[in-house]
Amino acid sequence: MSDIKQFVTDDMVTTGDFELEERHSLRRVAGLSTELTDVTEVEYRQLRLERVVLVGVWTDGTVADADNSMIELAALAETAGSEVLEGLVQRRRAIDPATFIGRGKVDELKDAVVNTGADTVICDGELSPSQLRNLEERLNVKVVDRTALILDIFAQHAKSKEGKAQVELAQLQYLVPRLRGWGMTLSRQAGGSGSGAGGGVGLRGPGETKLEIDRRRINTRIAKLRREIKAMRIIRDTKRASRARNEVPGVAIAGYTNAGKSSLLNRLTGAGVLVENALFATLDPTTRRARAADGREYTLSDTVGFVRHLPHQIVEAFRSTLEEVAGADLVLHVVDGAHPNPAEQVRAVREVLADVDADRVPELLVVNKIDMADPETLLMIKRDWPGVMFVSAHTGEGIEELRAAIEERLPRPAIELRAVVPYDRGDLVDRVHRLGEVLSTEHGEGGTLVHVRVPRGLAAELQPYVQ
Ligand SMILES: Nc1nc2c(ncn2[C@@H]2O[C@H](COP(=O)(O)OP(=O)(O)OP(=O)(O)O)[C@@H](O)[C@H]2O)c(=O)[nH]1
Ligand SMILES: [Mg+2]
Repeated sequence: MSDIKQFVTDDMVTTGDFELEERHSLRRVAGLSTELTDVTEVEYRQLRLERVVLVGVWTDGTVADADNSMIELAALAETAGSEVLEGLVQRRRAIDPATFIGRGKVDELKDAVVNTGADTVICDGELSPSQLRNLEERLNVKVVDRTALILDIFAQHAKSKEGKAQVELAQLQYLVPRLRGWGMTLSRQAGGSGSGAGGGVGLRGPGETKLEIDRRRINTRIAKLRREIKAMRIIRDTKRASRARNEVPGVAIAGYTNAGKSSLLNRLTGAGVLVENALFATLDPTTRRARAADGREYTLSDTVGFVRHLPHQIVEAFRSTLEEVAGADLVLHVVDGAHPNPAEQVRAVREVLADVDADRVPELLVVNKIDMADPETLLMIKRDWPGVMFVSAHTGEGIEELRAAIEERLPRPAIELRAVVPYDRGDLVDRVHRLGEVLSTEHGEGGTLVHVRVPRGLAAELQPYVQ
């Protein structure tokens, strides 16, 4: 069977550990050269977020919502390898079109930057190129938005060729409209060398020529990445088609980032997938084989985590990965029960699922981390979402029930038949057990008498022996 290749066995346990170790050893490499040689590879990829101040604008919702949003931004910043020094939120009716936070507040923000010695400000939102530029000019440090931060984490975590290409595509798409701002900022940070005095007006002329070149180069690169991703997608579709031909049911694990999807996959299949208390630890989908109590095979796939306002560049670039979920027979939607607002996470996940047409796949909602969840939150969940399952990937509580619930929801093989399989066709009996539902077997004179439900392909092979 050609799809076996993508199932990895026990030695993944060590790979997972190794990956974790490697990732930690890679983080926080300070003081790398900032010599800029290639806009696409260097300028953008190494954001070098080190010591940061976070800033948000609270326009609607409760205080708790505003706090959660900043806590999430801090977690994102830390995942990207930076040290969070301070977080400021401004209550305001709307975002300031020029400076994101109110113009008057920029000075206060600047004080915070100076007092803490921060080198970067991260804004909780997606800023326009001019907002970023205006803030940078007034604060004199690098200003980054939430989208760029998420893109940076993705860039650090992408492992596979496809994942890397997808991230780079997303980054470049984000970069194109901001090219001008970035160029100015970086040249200013590098001491203004090369690009005229103080940026601004001085950048016209030669600056713009370089900009045109950069833009052209980036667009060429974008086109190339699109082609590559398309080609890789064909390979993936072929694999998926072969899985569909073999009629092995597929279960996709989806959910908010850090909900415990990889932990659950490990718990359910004994696979050693990378687990980390970091956001977007998993970018490359992994598929593992599992076996139901009745011996039937199915697959479980781990996928990239979702987040509120997942940047649209990411959704676009990762569309082919996310669409895997749409091709599944069941979506295991994992929710972090220990999060202060699981409902909002569920909403954010369903939004992305709908965006990639995966909302038509039956969903099994699973609340994880019940070992550390607040009992009151759990009660509320039980009331609001009937039929939800409660588990802990850590303690193993509820896992057997979950396994049974998954197996119950697997599509049943299409064809019911009785056949006498000759004893020299042990291979066929074996496949009947793996792919079909065995209702009864009996050893008869001419062979094994089986009463089964099997997928169409297998039914055709059994045809000669049907009674
Ligand atoms: N207390 C507790 N912690 C858990 C449980 N399941 C997972 N975790 C922790 O939650 C963190 C995230 O787990 P992962 O399995 O990496 O989560 P994920 O959903 O795959 O995350 P991403 O791949 O980053 O989207 C890790 O620190 C886990 O140890 C659980 O049942 N209880
Ligand atoms: Mg994961």
